[in-house]
Amino acid sequence: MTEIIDGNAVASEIREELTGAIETLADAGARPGLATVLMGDDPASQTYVNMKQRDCEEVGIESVHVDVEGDAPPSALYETIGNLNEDPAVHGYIVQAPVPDHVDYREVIRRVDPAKDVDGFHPENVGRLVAGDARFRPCTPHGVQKLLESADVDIEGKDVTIVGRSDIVGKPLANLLIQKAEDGNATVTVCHSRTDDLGEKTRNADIVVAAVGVPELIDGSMISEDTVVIDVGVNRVEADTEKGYELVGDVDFESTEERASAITPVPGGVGPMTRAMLLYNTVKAASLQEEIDVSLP
Ligand SMILES: Nc1nc(=O)c2c([nH]1)NC[C@@H]1CN(c3ccc(C(=O)N[C@@H](CCC(=O)O)C(=O)O)cc3)C=[N+]21
Repeated sequence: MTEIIDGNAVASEIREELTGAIETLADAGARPGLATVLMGDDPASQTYVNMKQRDCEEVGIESVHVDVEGDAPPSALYETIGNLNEDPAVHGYIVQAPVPDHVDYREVIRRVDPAKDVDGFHPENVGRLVAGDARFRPCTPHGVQKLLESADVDIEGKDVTIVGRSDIVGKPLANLLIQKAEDGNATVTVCHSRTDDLGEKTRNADIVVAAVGVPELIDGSMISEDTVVIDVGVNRVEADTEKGYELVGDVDFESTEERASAITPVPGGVGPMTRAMLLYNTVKAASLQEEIDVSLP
């Protein structure tokens, strides 16, 4: 029987485990605060912001949202960033990607105080992660690690094929999984659009992580029996539904499910974990800034 890994359930457990740490901080007068910044009106980002607001309410994190007009100059966004860096009630914040074309996202990230960079995208935090001394693990890679752990998948010595080399998922996840650590010690292959024989790399893996943002790129013919498949893709494809779209992963679930030993669904797999690990990083940021020790899940 193929195990369907329930990301909603694992995320909910993590949120529950975080509430203790949040109360400890709040009792000391330091309730954790998370801000989100959205420049423009990317609809996927808008949904994500709304869901995060609800997550924060559930666990007792103070949440703030700042909208910046899509046609404003970059300086308008920089001003918001400067204000958040100075605001002691905001322990962490994220600037939603993508930003409009006339804004350079790299420059945006460089301006975020690394101590408040709960996405883990600032060069200082990227460097620390690669050096094996992560402060904030990027939320999606961290969520993938927690999902593997929850399904009792020991990755030590295993062949993991990651499909996708993004700065947000593929690259940091590869770095985490090869680290000399209890949740590392894997042998990792990173594939991308120029990989010669993708199917060969995925068929040779014990664990496949699909993170390319191409709907249903990976199908059952590319997966060997008893492989663990983690689907990071959350693609909106046009469909005859109330919303006009449906969510589809990077994995063709039907053909893959038959062969995999365990698989994450979309929705309800990695997506909720990304949000849970953002809360985790916010609590960690508050704990570091307020110099109050808490235990984290
Ligand atoms: N600076 C920045 N950091 C991000 O982490 C970031 C970003 N920008 N821009 C947008 C993407 C997208 N993203 C998602 C996170 C969770 C779900 C999620 O929870 N999805 C649910 C359902 C979603 C639904 O129902 O629409 C699921 O998969 O079950 C989706 C998408 C984070 N992103």
